[in-house]
Amino acid sequence: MSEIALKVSDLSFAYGAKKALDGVGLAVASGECTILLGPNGAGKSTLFSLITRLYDARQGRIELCGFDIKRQSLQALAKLGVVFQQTTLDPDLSVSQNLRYHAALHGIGRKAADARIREELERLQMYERRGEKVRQLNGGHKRRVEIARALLHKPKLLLLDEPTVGLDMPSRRAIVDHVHQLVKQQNLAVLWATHLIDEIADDDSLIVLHKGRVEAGGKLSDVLRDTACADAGQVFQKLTQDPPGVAT
Ligand SMILES: Nc1ncnc2c1ncn2[C@@H]1O[C@H](COP(=O)(O)OP(=O)(O)OP(=O)(O)O)[C@@H](O)[C@H]1O
Repeated sequence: MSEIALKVSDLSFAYGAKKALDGVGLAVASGECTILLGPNGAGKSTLFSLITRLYDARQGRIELCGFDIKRQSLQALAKLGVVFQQTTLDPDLSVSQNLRYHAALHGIGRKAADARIREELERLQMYERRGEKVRQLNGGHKRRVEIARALLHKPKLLLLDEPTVGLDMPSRRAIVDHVHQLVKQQNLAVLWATHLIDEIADDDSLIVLHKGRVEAGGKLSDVLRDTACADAGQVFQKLTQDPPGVAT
């Protein structure tokens, strides 16, 4: 049985009177890419903000590799790598400087950090670009650096919040392929928020979030069977009644 990297139970959250998440329960296993599919306003970013502890939920529980994020925050957050929707790299620093800064925040010494930086950048074909200022990189290359940064401290769970938004098709494909390779090679657990159905691979797991509720969850093949749908686009349409997102 695969290890559960993220377990969310009965999680609810509201912005004032506006309910954003309503009794959400889900699990993300190691060695699996779990796609969190939901239309605008479904609650994807709110869920990520709670997992990363940007906000605190009054109701519900979040565990990372068995550590409760409220009571065992340090151990839990050490297991987590995050790529936010908006870039958080410093454009005036080089690729290496950005990554070293992040490694230092995680208490990784300079020598070990440089070895990890090399390993992750080489995996993404970005090592040759390490001396360049981030502002000189295109959107796809910035995203690669952010993924490398999120992996420096060897997390067990990688959260990706719509990481391909605004990228051209080849850059999107490269990121989708790279993340799927990481899942297989590193036994990483990935939770990938998107509204683009063509980012889902056949052996991914799927969670459909709509209006703050989980409408379906499980291996894609099981969700297709349970919903009597032919593909993820149909599932999305059936469960959210909105037209599915299409690649641009
Ligand atoms: N800061 C806020 N204050 C009030 N309401 C908010 C706030 N942030 C989000 N919401 C509301 O909470 C609900 C969930 O929003 P959220 O941003 O989590 O959805 P999302 O699935 O990430 O959407 P998108 O794909 O557009 O980013 C929406 O109804 C949204 O309008």
